[in-house]
Amino acid sequence: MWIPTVLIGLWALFVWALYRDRKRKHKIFRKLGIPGPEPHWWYGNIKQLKTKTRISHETFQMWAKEYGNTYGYFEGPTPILVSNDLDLIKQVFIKQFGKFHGRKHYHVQPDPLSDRICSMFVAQGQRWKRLRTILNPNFSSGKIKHSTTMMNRKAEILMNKLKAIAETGEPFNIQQILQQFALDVIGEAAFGIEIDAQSDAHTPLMTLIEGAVDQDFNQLAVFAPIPELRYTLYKGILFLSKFMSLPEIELLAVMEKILKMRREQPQRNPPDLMQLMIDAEASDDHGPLEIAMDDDGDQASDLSKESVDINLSETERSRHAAELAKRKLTTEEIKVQSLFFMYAGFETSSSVLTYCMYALATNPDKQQLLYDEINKNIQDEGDLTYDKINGLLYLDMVLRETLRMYPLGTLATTRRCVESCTINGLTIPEGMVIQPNIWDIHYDPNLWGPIDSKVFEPERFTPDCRAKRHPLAWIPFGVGPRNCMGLRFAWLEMKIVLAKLIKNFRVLKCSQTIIPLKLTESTVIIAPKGGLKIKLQNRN
Ligand code: HEM
Repeated sequence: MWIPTVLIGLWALFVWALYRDRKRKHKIFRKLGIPGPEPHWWYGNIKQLKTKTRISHETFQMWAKEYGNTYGYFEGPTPILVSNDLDLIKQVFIKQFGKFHGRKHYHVQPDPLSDRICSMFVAQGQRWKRLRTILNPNFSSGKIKHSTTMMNRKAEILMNKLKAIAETGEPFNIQQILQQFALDVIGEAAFGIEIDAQSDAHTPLMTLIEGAVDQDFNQLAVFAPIPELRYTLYKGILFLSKFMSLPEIELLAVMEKILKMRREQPQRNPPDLMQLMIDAEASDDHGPLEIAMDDDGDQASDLSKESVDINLSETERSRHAAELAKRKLTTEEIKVQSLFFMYAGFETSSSVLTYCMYALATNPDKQQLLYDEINKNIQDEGDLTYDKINGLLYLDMVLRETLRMYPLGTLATTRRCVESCTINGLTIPEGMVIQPNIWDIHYDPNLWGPIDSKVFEPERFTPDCRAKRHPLAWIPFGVGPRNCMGLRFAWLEMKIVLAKLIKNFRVLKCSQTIIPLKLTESTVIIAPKGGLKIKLQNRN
């Protein structure tokens, strides 16, 4: 009899201690004088973040209306500071990056400091810097320029496919077709393989990656209240994956096969990402990093080389001393980075192009302006060289405006404080996450007026207008040394497709086009819900 009594007593004591701990942690924003929604002792505010009628960027906007430009909420016990304040964002993401080099932790994930299986996206500190230093060279303008021919070739296949569809006159889901194209492009650019999803939509790799991105990771939010277990839970899932089939694990096995094949045929040696990873040797881990930026140098203006170096504490430095010695990437590391690139290449550019199709179909006057520019400058499509593409100003403006209105990767743009500090009088303790309210910033009438910021207006991005605006007013690729590494690659890919598509077709809305677009949120991407149904009309 006494054993159950003792057990119940211990359990009650444990729950009480946990309750006290969570309540204490939830006091942090009040102590700092920062407003925000009242947290539940166990879940924090995670249940309010996504509801049947709202996804998180809408909640962030709703809370901004209620609590102002900077407010705090909790995911379980974890404090998240959401802010529209561009100066605060600049301090966190750029000036004091050394104290904010981690991202927000996911509810279940590998240890960003020590787990061998850890992508650059999740990694932190020297581990992240080492990976980024090794992989950065593959995303320089020089390297990306070499992909122009391959992207043109794949885009030509896409155009032929679209011509056949346009001839039927039927509405179709363009997102799916763009995803197949994007997978073919990343397959060749990153791994030197012909996936050919454009010819066979059911090719095994396409099926696997679709399965992987369709998974509902939102259910993992039930673990938000117990962040102490996130690494253990991750290890548990990895262990269980040995007994069941998970698309990520199967994809990792595919990556391993490709890697093995490449190591067995060193003479092939194509100049792609995988080769870079195989040959990789980080030359100087202490050196400052080059920040990925578009060719106009956006985001660069305000940065000095010194400001992007990581200033790790002594304890962290010694913890990472071993990391520095490892200059070569391990097989595990190559597999995991490859998987991340496959995801990034598949989902992001295809979703942005889908948004762009929606914007152009619903704004035919802007589509006409774009067509006029392309038609004037590009006589035949073999003419789409890297320099020609980059000379198309309106094309650039259309894509920028699309990404202003649909900044799909904003949930990835977070930083985790790794060393307490004070910014503009605000004390930020270690462990607090900073989440810029990017969707709200991108629609702020003070930054984007006088024309209504809900209107698709590429003219907001004339060189004159851009020069007058705050450099951080437009941040769909994130900010600072940890911004999107693939942005130049994605930019070129999207421009080539858009130029060819508009040169050949009129993009039309139809009765099946859902206006306004409905959006859905995966772990990191906000995408059009159910894709986008439109019609195409051959211009010839
Ligand atoms: C239009 C397409 C894309 C958009 C809008 C986009 C957006 C983003 C955003 C918002 C982040 C977080 C940045 C931050 O935290 O400051 C990110 C990170 C990243 N992206 Fe992209 N991305 C795109 C395409 C790609 C592609 C095609 C690749 C690679 C093939 C790629 C590779 C990466 C990597 C490696 C990171 C992590 C960087 C790090 O942690 O150091 N992205 N991306």
